[in-house]
Amino acid sequence: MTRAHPAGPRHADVIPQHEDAGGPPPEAALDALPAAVWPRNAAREADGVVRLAGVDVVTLAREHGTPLFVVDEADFRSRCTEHAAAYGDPALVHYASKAFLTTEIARWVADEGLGLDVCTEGELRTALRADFPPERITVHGNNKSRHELTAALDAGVGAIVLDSYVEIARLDEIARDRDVRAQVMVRVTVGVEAHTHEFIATAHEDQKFGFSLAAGDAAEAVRRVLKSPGLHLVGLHSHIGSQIFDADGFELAARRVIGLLAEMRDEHGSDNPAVADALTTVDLGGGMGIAYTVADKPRSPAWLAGELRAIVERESARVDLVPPRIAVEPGRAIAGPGTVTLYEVGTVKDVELGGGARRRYVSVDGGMSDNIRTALYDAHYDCRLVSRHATGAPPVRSRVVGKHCESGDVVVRDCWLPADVAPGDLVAVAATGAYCYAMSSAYNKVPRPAVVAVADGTSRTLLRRETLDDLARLEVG
Ligand SMILES: Cc1ncc(COP(=O)(O)O)c(C=O)c1O
Ligand SMILES: N[C@@H](CCCC[NH3+])C(=O)O
Repeated sequence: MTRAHPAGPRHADVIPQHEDAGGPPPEAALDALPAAVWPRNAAREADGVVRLAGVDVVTLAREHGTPLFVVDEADFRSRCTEHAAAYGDPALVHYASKAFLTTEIARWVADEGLGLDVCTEGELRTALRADFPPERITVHGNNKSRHELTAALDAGVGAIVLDSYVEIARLDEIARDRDVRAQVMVRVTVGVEAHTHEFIATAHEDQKFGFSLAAGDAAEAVRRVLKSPGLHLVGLHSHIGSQIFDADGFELAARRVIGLLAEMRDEHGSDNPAVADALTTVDLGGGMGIAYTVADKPRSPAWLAGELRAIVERESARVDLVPPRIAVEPGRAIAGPGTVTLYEVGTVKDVELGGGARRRYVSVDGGMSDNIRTALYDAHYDCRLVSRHATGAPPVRSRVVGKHCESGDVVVRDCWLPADVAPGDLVAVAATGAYCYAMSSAYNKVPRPAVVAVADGTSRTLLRRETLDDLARLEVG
């Protein structure tokens, strides 16, 4: 996490360098909250206690308990408006609700005028419970059931993104039965190797999503859609993966999708009304990276939008097309940076590694049940002591671990914490708004944390803490 300050102090407990290690930071740096990583309204006050949108973490922990997800509402909303401004129209930005969704979050997204991407009935129902305008909802998924497709049609969603030949036939039949025409997009696998973890790359050939462009499946899917009376094609879709920093992958995807649009026009005729609507919009999906640590250098939404516009215009000119509008589906880039997870330290243990080396394990009251990303993707995070100043104790490289019966239950593999971190201290892990609560579990029957929103000096609960009774309620007999 915090990159090294080579001249920093040393301490007997500081383990020797390993893997991506740098030396310890200066003691003063332990108190810092790097702006690129922490919520926009996070600040450490003179008393050493961190405030999130004006609410101090000690009060948050007392009132709501720990572990606790704390969402900076203004941060979340500001990222919605930045994306909307970058793409010129909020309706072209569909928040990917899989990153994190509650009814209240859906209301924020609706207020900001954005669209919403859902990929299950559960996400759809949450959006509808928030009265999210259905025409601004796009439905994804590689295995949508008849029930889910029917629910989406009945809700009047804006578009359903088709992912297989089976689904084309399935949706056509359902739509014709109901005497409606479903607005659809075709998800194109553009064959791009996104520079990200292999589990979250989605546009290379050998994976489950979409229709392959190279194999001709995408063009065939378009043919089948155009022949289906229950379907109306409104665009092509590509999503190359997640946590991506450079524009290269998006550019290649845009180029290939525009190429397919031109082929569609040539094969089916641009004056063909069945094709015309599909030529107006390309959806380039989500995947915009965020800073989990100061080593990550994400670009702004405005920068990426500018790059994408330039490439879409250039490629469209090359094939003599009117440049389509660009829609995007950021999840992490909207929800991720504004949330922290607050934990209470339970135990501190130094482990001999041999050769004089030791590793400090700081155990907190959550773990892989509220953040599986470290175990799953080897994700890195920034963790800080937040309930007090680091009072001159030297930095110790620490591993923050959870309370689960699993040695891979690591929340933060390496971070610098003051040597005197002790049971009862509060630590917080930044940038946990996306894919942490959303992928949480009740492993070891550890109830899921509460989620609170903070704004203007007050907090309110978005999701209450799960209880042991909640966990028991599925038991039969
Ligand atoms: C189709 C689709 N759109 C959007 C997203 C959101 O991705 P991210 O949260 O990386 O922006 C995903 C997830 O990777 C996705 O599968
Ligand atoms: N869950 C992944 C991202 C996958 C996004 C869904 N297509 C993560 O935490 O990074």
